[in-house]
Amino acid sequence: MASAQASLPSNNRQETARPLADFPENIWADHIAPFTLDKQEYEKCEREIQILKAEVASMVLATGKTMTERFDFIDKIERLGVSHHFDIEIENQLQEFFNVYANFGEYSAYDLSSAALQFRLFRQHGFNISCGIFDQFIDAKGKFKESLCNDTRGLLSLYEASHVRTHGDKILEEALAFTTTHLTSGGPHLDSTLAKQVKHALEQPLHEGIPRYEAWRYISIYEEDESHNKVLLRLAKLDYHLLQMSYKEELCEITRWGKGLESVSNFPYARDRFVECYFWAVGTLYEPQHSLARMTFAKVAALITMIDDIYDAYGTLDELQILTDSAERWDGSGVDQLSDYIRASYATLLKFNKEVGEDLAKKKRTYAFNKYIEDWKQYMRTNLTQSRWFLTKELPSFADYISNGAITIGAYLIASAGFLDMDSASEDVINWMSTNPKLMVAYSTHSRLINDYGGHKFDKERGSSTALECYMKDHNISEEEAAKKFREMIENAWKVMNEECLRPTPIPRDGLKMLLNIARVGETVYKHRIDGFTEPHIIKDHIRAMLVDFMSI
Ligand SMILES: CC(C)=CCC/C(C)=C/COP(=O)(O)OP(=O)(O)O
Repeated sequence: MASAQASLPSNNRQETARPLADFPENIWADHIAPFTLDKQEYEKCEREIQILKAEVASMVLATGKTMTERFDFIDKIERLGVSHHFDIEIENQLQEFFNVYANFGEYSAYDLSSAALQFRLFRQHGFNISCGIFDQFIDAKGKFKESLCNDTRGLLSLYEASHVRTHGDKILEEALAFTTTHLTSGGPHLDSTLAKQVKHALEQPLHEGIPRYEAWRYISIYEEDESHNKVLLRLAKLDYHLLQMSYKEELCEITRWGKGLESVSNFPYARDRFVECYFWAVGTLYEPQHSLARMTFAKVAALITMIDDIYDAYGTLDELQILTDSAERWDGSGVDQLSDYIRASYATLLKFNKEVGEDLAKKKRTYAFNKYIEDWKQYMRTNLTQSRWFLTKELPSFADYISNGAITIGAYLIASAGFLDMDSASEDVINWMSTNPKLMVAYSTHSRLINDYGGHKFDKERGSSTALECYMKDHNISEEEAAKKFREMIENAWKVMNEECLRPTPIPRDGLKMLLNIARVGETVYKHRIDGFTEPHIIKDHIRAMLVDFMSI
């Protein structure tokens, strides 16, 4: 971006001082090889998957297994990333098991590892099992029994379960602290596979990780386990490989589309992050049936980036006002005085959305499109407020910043975009979103907090006010203390999200999963206190594993 000033369009050269940012380059430019899907190979792979799938389905349903064995098998299926093939079987089994719990409430037969696994799986599927399942592991003082310290598998399972906690699950706060302490100190004495699992879990709890990436990791862990089920492992590897073929094809389509956008190909002001946007889309909607929704998600994320960078790193206040006013009318009028770049970007946005609108009208989903356009307007309106703070060097209160910032982060907008092409996103789902329910508030607040947790350094270096600074000023505390507080607020948002996903829920699980997955990608991108979207080497390995390097089969 060093040459940005020199390449300003003629009507802006010299006379306009712009808040340009020195964004790092696209790191994937020369590394995404053209990919043409080999239909024969794809179909061969698909045929074998069909056979393996039938075998695994019969294993899921096989009689004569204990409850513990059944939960264990469901967990393997989910961790290996093939649960989308067995949604109905898993739902039926969990429902059946939950009825047993609800009627008999008998937990005492399980060890810690099984009890915690059952708790986590139930909660992740929305069944509100009580924390009473852990009573048998608590001593008279209300603490986890010290005798559990040597049960590493149990501790690991309890640690993973503690991440599905809600605000009411006090014992799981205790569980998180207890397991973190003992897993951290016990690590060096473990056998290598278990040690690897513990180390990874401490860095990335399963519930908050990106499902596709976690599946990639778990496939190699499972392969190392001598007792692995060969059919299940083969299915997991083949399925991962097959989905990668589709992703590679889609990624080529996204980069081709990006190169064709006039605003992008002619003006280098915004971050070139088409690969990262597609990665976010796969992290959110990996399943084959969501291909269309995934592509729309990726394209809208790229457009959000383009518009975000106009507000944050290009426009003057006068220009942004004109742009925002025009967006309120959504007709492209009144923008003649804007720079070539803003006009070209805005035209790109309008053209893209016009096509989306026409397509959705044919599908009789205009209700979803209307909400999406309203979210674009709100997105641009709130970005103007944020830019005004930045350009006038005003530091708002944290409360003002966060209520505006939960919208400027694009969480509402990207959720609306994800729902455009998702069949289960009925009019009721869109209406539910419009009431700004607790789940949407927690999800968007999470997005803003984690983004600022990661982006603080980059933003501060370019003189932008940051959420951490707002918080530090309000509470008169240090950056480290504020960062700690942010992490706490992020965990609180997770607890609300977990609670709001418990049955009965107002929208189908597909939609809930999408929102949680967006949050999961956000964790990976920002949790190292670096903005991994702006500085994408942070998420390079994730992108390689999911999109670039084929799973060997
Ligand atoms: C999934 C989504 C919404 C992807 C869009 C791209 C993205 C991460 C924008 C945030 O940029 P930023 O960190 O510059 O945001 P802000 O300027 O609002 O802090």
